[in-house]
Amino acid sequence: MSVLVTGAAGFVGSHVSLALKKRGDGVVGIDNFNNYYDPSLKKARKNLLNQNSIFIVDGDINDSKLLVKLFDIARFTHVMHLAAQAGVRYAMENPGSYIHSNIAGLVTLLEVCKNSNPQPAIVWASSSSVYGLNEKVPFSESDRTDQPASLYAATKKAGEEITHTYNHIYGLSITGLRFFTVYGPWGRPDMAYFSFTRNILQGKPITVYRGKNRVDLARDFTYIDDVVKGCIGSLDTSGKSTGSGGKKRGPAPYRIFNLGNTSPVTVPMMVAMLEKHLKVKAKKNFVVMPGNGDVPFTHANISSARKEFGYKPTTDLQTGLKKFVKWYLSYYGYDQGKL
Ligand SMILES: NC(=O)c1ccc[n+]([C@@H]2O[C@H](COP(=O)([O-])OP(=O)(O)OC[C@H]3O[C@@H](n4cnc5c(N)ncnc54)[C@H](O)[C@@H]3O)[C@@H](O)[C@H]2O)c1
Ligand SMILES: O=C(O)[C@H]1O[C@H](OP(=O)(O)OP(=O)(O)OC[C@H]2O[C@@H](n3ccc(=O)[nH]c3=O)[C@H](O)[C@@H]2O)[C@H](O)[C@@H](O)[C@H]1O
Repeated sequence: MSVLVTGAAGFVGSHVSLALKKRGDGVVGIDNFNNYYDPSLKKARKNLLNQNSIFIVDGDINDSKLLVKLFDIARFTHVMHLAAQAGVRYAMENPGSYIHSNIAGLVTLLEVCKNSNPQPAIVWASSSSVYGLNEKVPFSESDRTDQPASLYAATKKAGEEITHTYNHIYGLSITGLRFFTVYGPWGRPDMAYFSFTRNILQGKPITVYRGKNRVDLARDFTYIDDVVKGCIGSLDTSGKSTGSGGKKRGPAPYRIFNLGNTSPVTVPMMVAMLEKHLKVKAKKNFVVMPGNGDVPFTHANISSARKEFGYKPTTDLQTGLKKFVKWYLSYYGYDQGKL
C-alpha cells in the first residue's frame, strides 16, 4: 500500500511510519512541527525516519494545495491520519489550536481525499476521551459518547461525526481508532508518565491528581507497539473507498474501534513503577483533580478490534515503562537541560 501518514513526526505517527516501511509499504509523512511540545524531539523523530528512507513534508494539513500535490505525486491508497492537537488540559489554554487541527484540518484532508483518484481508505485517531464521564466500564464502542468533558474530547467526537458524513455522502472508507493513553519510547513530553520521569530525575515534585474522597484516578495505559499493531491491522482490513471524483459509487466501511490495554492502572501505581525503574523516590503532591477536562478512569473493551483484526495487546505497564525509561535515559542521559 502507499500511505500518507499525517502527524508523522509525532509520537504515534513516527512509530507507525517506521513499522509500515519495515514491512515494505510506501510511506510519506506530513507534519507542521508545531511547538505544542519541544519541536527538537519531533526533529529527532524525523531524522530517525529519514535514516529509514521515509520523507516527511513540513506542512499543515490545512494546506489543501500542498495535499493535492502530494496525492497527485504519490497516489496514496491509504491515509493514516494522526495529526492533531492532542492533550486534554491544554484545551483550556489554547482552544483555537484544537479547532485548527482537529476540525478544520480534518475537513481539509477529507475534502482532498474525497476528490482524489484513487480515493484512499482513511484510518484516523479518535480518543478514549469521547467516553467522557461514563461510569459503566469497560467502555464499548456502542456506549454513549455525547457528554465530552473537554474541548479536546468534543473535537474528537466531532471528528467521528464529520468522518461519518464523508463516508455516507462520498463513499470514503473510514476507520476511527479510540486510543487509550498511549505511552512508550519517543513519547510525548506533555503526558504524565513522561513529565513525571523528568521531574523525578530533576528532584522536583510531581502533582498527582485524585478524585474527591481521595479516590485514585486510573488509566488503561496502552503500550505504543500494541497501538501500532492495531493501526496496521486497521489499515489492512479497511476495505476500499467506493467513490471517485467526489461521487459515491456504493457503500463503504465506516468503523470505530477501541485500542486499549484492558487493564487499568491507578496513577499512583504508575508512579511507583517509575520510581522502581528510575531508582529514585518521587516527591508527590496529591491534589484534588481540577475541573480541567480530566476524566476519573478509562478502561477499554477491545473485543471488536480483536474480532476484526486480531488486536491483542501484549505489553503490561510495568514492562512498557521499563522500556520507556531505558529509552529516556539513552536519549536525554542525565542532562535534563534538553527538555
Ligand atoms: N498519545 C495518546 O495517548 C493518544 C490518546 C488518544 C488519542 N491520541 C491521538 O493520536 C494521534 C497521535 O497522537 P500523538 O500522541 O502521537 O501526538 P503528537 O502530538 O506527538 O503527534 C501529533 C503530530 O501532529 C502534528 N500536527 C498537529 N497539528 C497539525 C497540523 N495542523 N498539520 C500538520 N501536522 C500537525 C504535530 O506537530 C505532531 O507531531 C492524535 O490524533 C491524538 O489526538 C493520542
Ligand atoms: O486516551 C486518551 O484519549 C487521552 O490520553 C491522554 O490523556 P490522559 O489520559 O489525560 O494522559 P496524561 O495527560 O498522561 O494523564 C494521565 C493521568 O495522569 C494524571 N495526571 C496528569 C498530569 C499531572 O500533572 N498529574 C496527574 O495526576 C491525569 O489526571 C491522568 O489521570 C492523551 O494525552 C490525550 O491526548 C488523550 O488522547
